[in-house]
Amino acid sequence: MSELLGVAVLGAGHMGADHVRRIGETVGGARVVAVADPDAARAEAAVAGREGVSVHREAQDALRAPGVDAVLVASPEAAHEEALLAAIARGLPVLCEKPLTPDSAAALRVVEAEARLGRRLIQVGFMRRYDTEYAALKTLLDSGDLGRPLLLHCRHRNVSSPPHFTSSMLISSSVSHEIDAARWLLGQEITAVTVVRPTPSADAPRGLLDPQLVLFETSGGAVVDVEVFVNCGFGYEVRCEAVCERGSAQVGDAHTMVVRSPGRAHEDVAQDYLVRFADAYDREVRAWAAAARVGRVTGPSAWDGYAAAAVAEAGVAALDTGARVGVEMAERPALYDC
Ligand SMILES: NC(=O)c1ccc[n+]([C@@H]2O[C@H](COP(=O)([O-])OP(=O)(O)OC[C@H]3O[C@@H](n4cnc5c(N)ncnc54)[C@H](O)[C@@H]3O)[C@@H](O)[C@H]2O)c1
Ligand SMILES: O[C@H]1[C@H](O)[C@@H](O)[C@H](O)[C@@H](O)[C@H]1O
Repeated sequence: MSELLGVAVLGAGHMGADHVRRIGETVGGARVVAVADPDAARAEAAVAGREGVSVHREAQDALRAPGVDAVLVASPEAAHEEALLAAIARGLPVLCEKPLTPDSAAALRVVEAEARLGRRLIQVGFMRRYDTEYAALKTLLDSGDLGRPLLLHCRHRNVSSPPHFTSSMLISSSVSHEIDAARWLLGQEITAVTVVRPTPSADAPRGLLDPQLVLFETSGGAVVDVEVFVNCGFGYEVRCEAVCERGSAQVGDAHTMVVRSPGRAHEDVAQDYLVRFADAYDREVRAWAAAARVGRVTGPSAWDGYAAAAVAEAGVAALDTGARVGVEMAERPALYDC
């Protein structure tokens, strides 16, 4: 490895292009050396003005490019498994955007490949763990000062959903963040899921069940409710309130400047994740690159990605049937013991 970690970025869409910029401008110790996207114009646009980056249509070609020490997967979730297995075969550390894979069977194949290798290479892009507000909540809950967490009330609102979004993706893509955050904040597994479906918003694309209310039960007896509303029209809002035995704590407001003028008070509301979680993505990629340089993985693991996929799958079954669905998970390989 040269002085800088050479990163291949797979996928140069919203997230990939932003990560290329981030690695070039705000993450020390790393540089982008290759970008792959079947849409060559997107890849070229993402690397415009950056020296020494090779551009490829095929992800596999980018992985083989000179100077590649690590991989950042930002392609659509259906392409993740192939990229992850190829990276594992080459022994390359990976930061993979969430969700790890679209379904739990694929996620398990990735976990098993990593377990066979015998060392962890994969970090999943659950960036909430790097958000200062979420990190503070984790520290508070771990301290025990408020007693045992009883409930998490979560809200996850997007201004609008991408054209390819389906009703099940509200759970498998959007709520995957709350699944990981709840497991991490509580240190418990999610054991059952129920989904309540209000009459869809007239402003949601035809046929999309939006919003949804997703309820999780956990191994420690806590209950987590998630309002997910991906066509709310007014802002990108992500909140979490923990209600404990001796107090409560709420995060996620990420307040900007609050302006008071005669008769009113107002503040700007972030319109998308790239604004709301900008600092969290920076910290996430910086921490991943620093760990990758010394052969470590410190963030959410492939097992966390698998667990999120298993819970999401139960959630989609609950959405389809209206029933309470138990979460089934494979046995965790020893590689993922803390
Ligand atoms: N962490 C977050 O908050 C967050 C936010 C948005 C998206 N995401 C995740 O990031 C990933 C990408 O989402 P996006 O919004 O950037 O999508 P996007 O559609 O904007 O971009 C995806 C890009 O990947 C390219 N692509 C398709 N197949 C490919 C392949 N096999 N190899 C390489 N590139 C390929 C597409 O041409 C496109 O340019 C998804 O997994 C998504 O869930 C995460
Ligand atoms: O892929 C995106 C991303 O994960 C965002 O963080 C989330 O708010 C969206 O709902 C989802 O579609």
